[in-house]
Amino acid sequence: MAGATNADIKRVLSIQSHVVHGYVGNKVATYPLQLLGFDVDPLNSVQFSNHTGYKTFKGPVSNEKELATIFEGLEENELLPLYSHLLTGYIGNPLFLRQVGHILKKLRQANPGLVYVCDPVMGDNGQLYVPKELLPVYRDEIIPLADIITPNQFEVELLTEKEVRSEAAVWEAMEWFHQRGIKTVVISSSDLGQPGVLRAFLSQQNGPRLAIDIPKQGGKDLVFTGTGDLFASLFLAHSHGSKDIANVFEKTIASLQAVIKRTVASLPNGGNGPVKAAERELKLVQSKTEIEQPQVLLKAQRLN
Ligand SMILES: Nc1ncnc2c1ncn2[C@@H]1O[C@H](COP(=O)(O)OP(=O)(O)O)[C@@H](O)[C@H]1O
Ligand SMILES: Cc1ncc(COP(=O)(O)O)c(CN)c1O
Repeated sequence: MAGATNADIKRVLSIQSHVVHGYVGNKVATYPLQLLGFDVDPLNSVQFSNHTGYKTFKGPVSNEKELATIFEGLEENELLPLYSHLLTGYIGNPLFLRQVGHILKKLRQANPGLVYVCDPVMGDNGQLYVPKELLPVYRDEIIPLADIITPNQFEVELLTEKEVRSEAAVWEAMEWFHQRGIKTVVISSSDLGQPGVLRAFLSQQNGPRLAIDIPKQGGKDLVFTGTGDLFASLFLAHSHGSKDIANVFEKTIASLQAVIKRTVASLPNGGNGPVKAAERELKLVQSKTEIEQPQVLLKAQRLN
């Protein structure tokens, strides 16, 4: 099976959460990747009833032995050369995360061109939603193996152990990641104090520094869940085989904005006032056209 190049193959091993109800993790990543032409092999790190933000959530967290066993099955059937990408998101157990490092090494042996997209999902807005023991494993073992990472502002602060509250601090943090060998770093959203605006940043090692200003949709207290996971899957899909990283960034944000717009439009009072977690689930399936053909309205600014 050797000899296939990454231009020929489009198959993602996607290690993320599964929720029975709602759209995060593999539930939000699979459909867009498939619409954009990828075969997706979802490997579930947890199986929960639902994501955070509801009254409760229940379900099992997979352990490293279960992961090793499933991967052994793929390996023994000689399936590893079929993967062009590894995508990881929500992982709820530090030993499981460490096992992901072993898996990645085997995938790269089978396909040296494999691209690893790592979304180091740990928390948001100052709140951790995974055990704190994941942080050193991401920082010291997993992040240095990634080709593309898509942390949010809080995750950047955790990993670099520095506050990121200004644009200068953003670029310093980007350099921290580049020094660890990561070629492409995307901060999917940040709040640098400009009211009503989220700013997303992208930095490529020896390449462009880009930013996109995103007008915040919905009421001031409205938050969406799964948008970070959707971001990582769209970015993976658009970056495959593209040399125009600004366009990859723009298309990713364009589809996200369309999904969020449809979600906000479905809310009582346009999302001003109280909204239940089930009401703000992303209108993903309904946004097929905007995922397949993103209309770029927000352009990337080049900053170097
Ligand atoms: N309120 C919002 N208004 C507009 N876009 C949003 C909003 N929330 C999230 N997004 C979009 O979702 C992307 C991911 O952002 P976010 O959900 O903050 O990431 P994470 O889940 O990793 O914290 C952003 O790049 C942006 O395009
Ligand atoms: C099970 C699960 N998976 C993934 C996520 C990540 O969601 P987001 O894309 O908004 O970071 C969450 C949010 N806490 C979650 O609860």
